[in-house]
Amino acid sequence: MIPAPRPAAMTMLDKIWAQHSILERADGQTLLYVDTHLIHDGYAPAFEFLQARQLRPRSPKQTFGTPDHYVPTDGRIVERIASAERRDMVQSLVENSNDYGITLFELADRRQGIVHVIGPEQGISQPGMTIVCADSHTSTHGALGALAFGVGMTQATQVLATQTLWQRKPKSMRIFVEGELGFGVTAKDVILAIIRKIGPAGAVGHVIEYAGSAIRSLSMEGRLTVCNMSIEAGARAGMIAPDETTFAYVRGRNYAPPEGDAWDRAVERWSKIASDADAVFDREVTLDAGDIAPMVTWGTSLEDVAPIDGHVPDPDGAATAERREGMSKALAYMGLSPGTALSEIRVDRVFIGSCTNGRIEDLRSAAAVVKGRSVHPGVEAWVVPGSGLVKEQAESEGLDLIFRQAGFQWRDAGCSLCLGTNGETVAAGERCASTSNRNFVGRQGRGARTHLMSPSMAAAAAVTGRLADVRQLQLGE
Ligand SMILES: CC(C)[C@H](C(=O)O)[C@@H](O)C(=O)O
Ligand code: SF4
Repeated sequence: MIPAPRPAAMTMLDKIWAQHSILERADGQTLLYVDTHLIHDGYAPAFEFLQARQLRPRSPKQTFGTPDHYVPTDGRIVERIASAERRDMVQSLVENSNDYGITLFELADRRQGIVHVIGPEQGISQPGMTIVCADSHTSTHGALGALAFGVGMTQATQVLATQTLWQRKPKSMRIFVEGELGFGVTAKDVILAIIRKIGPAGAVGHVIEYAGSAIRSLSMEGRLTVCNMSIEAGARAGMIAPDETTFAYVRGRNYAPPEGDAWDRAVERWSKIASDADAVFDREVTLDAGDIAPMVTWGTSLEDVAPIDGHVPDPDGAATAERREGMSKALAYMGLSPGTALSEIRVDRVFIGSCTNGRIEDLRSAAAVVKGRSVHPGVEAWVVPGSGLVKEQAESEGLDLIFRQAGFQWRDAGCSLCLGTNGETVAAGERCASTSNRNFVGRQGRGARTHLMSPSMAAAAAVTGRLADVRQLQLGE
């Protein structure tokens, strides 16, 4: 007898893609079904476009909104937003959500927060889903084992109107991080080390699946940090196979399947979406976890990243003329000279927050460093929790007191200094130790100088007034 042909091994991307593919066009584009559409206060143009065509959102029940980019972090009242444009952006989200029956976590709601923090927090983002949002850091939600990616505002409008999206299937790339992370090394350092290895365009056209023992041993929140920055490696999305850590995280959340049959069936389904053991990826890369040190960026691209015990590099040592020029420009903007020890760079500001590192574990790890210490004189340090619930949780643990007593500002949830579109910025020439995900020219304000790092490293910068190796503080040196 001829044995039945074995079905071809599939990656997690293949499986989620196949489950959501409605039809394929001759040019290779697939019409994908979108399970969940997350929206934020930048959606005014999408709603205007819909209205101009007399269309309505197709599936308001699968659409969830929260204002984050334009909200102040020192007050929760929309009417009091000083700038008319920002107020209008937030109002547009409120009015359109109300008109169409879209679930909205509005500014005064304790569940409000950065869209990529509240999706997982509410249990809205689940394994096996397709999740989109007109925001590049939608890759965050892939940490739950979802296919989650950012789209442009025109595509987001199509999703609002049809709950579907035309997409070309990306290539697959698997990144293994194997072994144990060293003392003081966090998920943020893992993703910075990955980008250092593959480059900021290293994953263009690919969906990254993170795998290996070091990834498996990360908490859900650490995984969210890693997947969040997939886009900074150029990837279309990042994902991690769902496992017990994932299920334990999702279980019991507001929008998670309810306990009992529904939950059991969901876990059974979710358990099948991991890549098959013999699945073939277009590319594979491996990192040794033990080689990763706490990282900081010194320039204006994610390429410009180094271990904290390193030095500002010399552009003369660059491999290409183009890189030399890029490095020289970055150093001029950052006000740094080659050869300076990274740990000698003084900072003016510290920002702990963002969709990369604004969750409770991030605040805990920063507070553990800050405890019993004070913000260095002359440094202005902020904590901006990723959501109202993160803020509440931190307060119930007394973390707010640790931060405040040390001299930090303890603020409300929003994107804030990550990007500054809410009017909160770093002044020109000022240097900021930041837990966010982009160090681009002008990212935190015109002329602002950003150094990216983990929450515990940012805490170390706050109390020492310079970029500092957090391991020395943790060891009590
Ligand atoms: C404003 C938004 C579209 C943007 C993004 O796409 O990522 C922002 O969130 C960012 O981080 O730069
Ligand atoms: S926190 Fe920063 S990266 Fe995240 S969505 Fe807001 S602006 Fe974008």
